[in-house]
Amino acid sequence: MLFHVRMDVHLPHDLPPLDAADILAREKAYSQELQHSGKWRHIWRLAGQYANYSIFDVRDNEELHAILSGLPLFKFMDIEVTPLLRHPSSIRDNDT
Ligand SMILES: O=C(O)CC1=CCC(=O)O1
Repeated sequence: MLFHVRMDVHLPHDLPPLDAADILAREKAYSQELQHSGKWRHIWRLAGQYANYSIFDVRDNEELHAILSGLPLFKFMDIEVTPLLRHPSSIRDNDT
């Protein structure tokens, strides 16, 4: 199943810089491992915002929830999830 996910990051201003660096490094490693696995298909930065649009390709809602709640930045994020399905007019075969 494909999901469009918007993540808005709100790091607390009083987070010590070393803690912030550690959590961001863990977030990057977690995300890149999932990208290599094919479950996190795309990630884009939203210009001018500390936010991203991502596409996940996972088995079901439960797997998506497990992945998102495992994000090191999870407690500092607002996350919006939209399930996707193939559009009947799509000319692409790999939209599922
Ligand atoms: O910077 C972000 O948008 C938050 C994030 C998610 C995965 C990652 O590496 O950073």
